[in-house]
Amino acid sequence: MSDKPIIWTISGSDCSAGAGIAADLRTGHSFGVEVCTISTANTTQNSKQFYAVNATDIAILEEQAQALLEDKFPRVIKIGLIANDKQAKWLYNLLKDLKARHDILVVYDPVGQASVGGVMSTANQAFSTGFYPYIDIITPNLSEAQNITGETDTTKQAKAFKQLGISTVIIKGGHSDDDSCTDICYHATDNIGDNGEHVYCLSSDKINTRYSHGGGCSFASAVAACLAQGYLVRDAITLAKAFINQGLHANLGKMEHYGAFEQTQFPTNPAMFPRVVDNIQQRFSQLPAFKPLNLSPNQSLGIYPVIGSIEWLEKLLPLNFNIIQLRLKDKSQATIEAEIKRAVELAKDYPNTRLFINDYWQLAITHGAYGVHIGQEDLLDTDLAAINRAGLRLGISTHGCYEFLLAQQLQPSYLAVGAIFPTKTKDMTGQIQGVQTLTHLLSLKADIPVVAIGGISIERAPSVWQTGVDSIAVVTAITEASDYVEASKVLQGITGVGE
Ligand SMILES: Cc1ncc(COP(=O)(O)OP(=O)(O)O)c(N)n1
Ligand SMILES: Cc1nc(C(=O)O)sc1CCOP(=O)(O)O
Repeated sequence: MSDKPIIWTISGSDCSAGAGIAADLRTGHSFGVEVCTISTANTTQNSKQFYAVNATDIAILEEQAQALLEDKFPRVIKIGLIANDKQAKWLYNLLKDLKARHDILVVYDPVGQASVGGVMSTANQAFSTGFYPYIDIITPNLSEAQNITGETDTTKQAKAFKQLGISTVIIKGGHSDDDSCTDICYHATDNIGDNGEHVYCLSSDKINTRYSHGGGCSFASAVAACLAQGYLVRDAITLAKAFINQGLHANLGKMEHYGAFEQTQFPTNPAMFPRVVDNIQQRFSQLPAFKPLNLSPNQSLGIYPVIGSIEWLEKLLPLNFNIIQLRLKDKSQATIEAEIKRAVELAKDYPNTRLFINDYWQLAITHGAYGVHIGQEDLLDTDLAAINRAGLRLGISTHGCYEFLLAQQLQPSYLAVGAIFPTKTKDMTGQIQGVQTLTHLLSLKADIPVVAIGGISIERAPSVWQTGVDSIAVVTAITEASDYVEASKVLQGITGVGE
């Protein structure tokens, strides 16, 4: 049996194979998941016209579901066409039962009308909403959101969906007349990975092509596949958007014919990824780039010790590191200020070691540190303009492609990616990237050094360094080593920097 994650698609079959189950299968395979199908209808359509929906009997839907439950249990269910009220009721019962007993995510792409015209579902909207409380993510376009909620304003539409119990609402802007295509994302709760309310837009230039039949189904199944692969919701949505851009771009300029959306491979081309617009990006979008790390050509940062006291700083400064971070936790304000001041003084004797201060950006400015390191959750409370004006370098933590793209737009001096492995230094539950995602993020990087952090031991460091990352940040690999000097030398030997 395959060890790939399984998703189900409960959707209609399109005989022209552009949309519905055919699109879901191709998309799922592009993202490395197994896709099982429960076919709600045999639809008759082509690129010019929609002819007929032949809805599947409830008994057959139930047979398919029971067969799959026996040995193809899903991590995520993607729902598309629900052809009538009977099917909506059957779906309500299925989801109610499954969600009561299992941790399954449900993504729903409402399908009411065919793009070529023609009603696909006779399900009464008020009745269909019965199964909405079991949906985690809904992906309507603007007009679908309007038809379902009766609201024209996207914030009100999102609120209406949230009131029905859906935690994440993505209103797709692909059908708008603008030059850009902006999807608005509302994360309403923290039950699927993100913390609290988070509203953001993913925006891309419009791609000129009519090969988009099945694009909506493909977006939702890409989100489902990414969730099944363990990505956070915001990363799943970002990857799905890049996948759609990539597929549209494959048929750029083809305007004569309404063609099938082309499912290509897992997206790695940075040009296909959207711009992230949220309140952090809006607040700081006008800032000039932060100063670079003044490395000479071909010089790498190498090992980056992150340490929690002046004592550790005194021990490590003589060991020839290009960069060190003072990360003070659980200390009084007076101690913190005294230690930052002292750290900056000590570092003056080691001009090749760049001293970064974690979190305390005002004190870093006041005492003239080389740079500051800021976590994503602290970005909104940090005056990045003040850091920029003061000429301090800036490092930003990122966890996944959404945060990576967002932070990269701020043009910091370096980006950190974590946690690469589970770590006992900090709770990073749900945010473990692995070497594969690190490699993927490196393919999206602009000309900004990338630091890997989290659970990197001497044994794991070679596989991380082989990704081509510019630096490896470590806490316990040095501070808990039986011989920190020896551990530092071994780590430096792995990177070939500072030996
Ligand atoms: C190089 C590097 N990367 C990530 C972090 C984590 O910073 P942050 O998100 O601010 O979390 P805390 O360090 O405050 O726990 C870091 N310090 N250094
Ligand atoms: C401080 C920190 N930040 C992380 C992030 O992913 O942002 S992981 C991490 C802990 C790093 O410690 P160790 O090397 O002992 O695993």
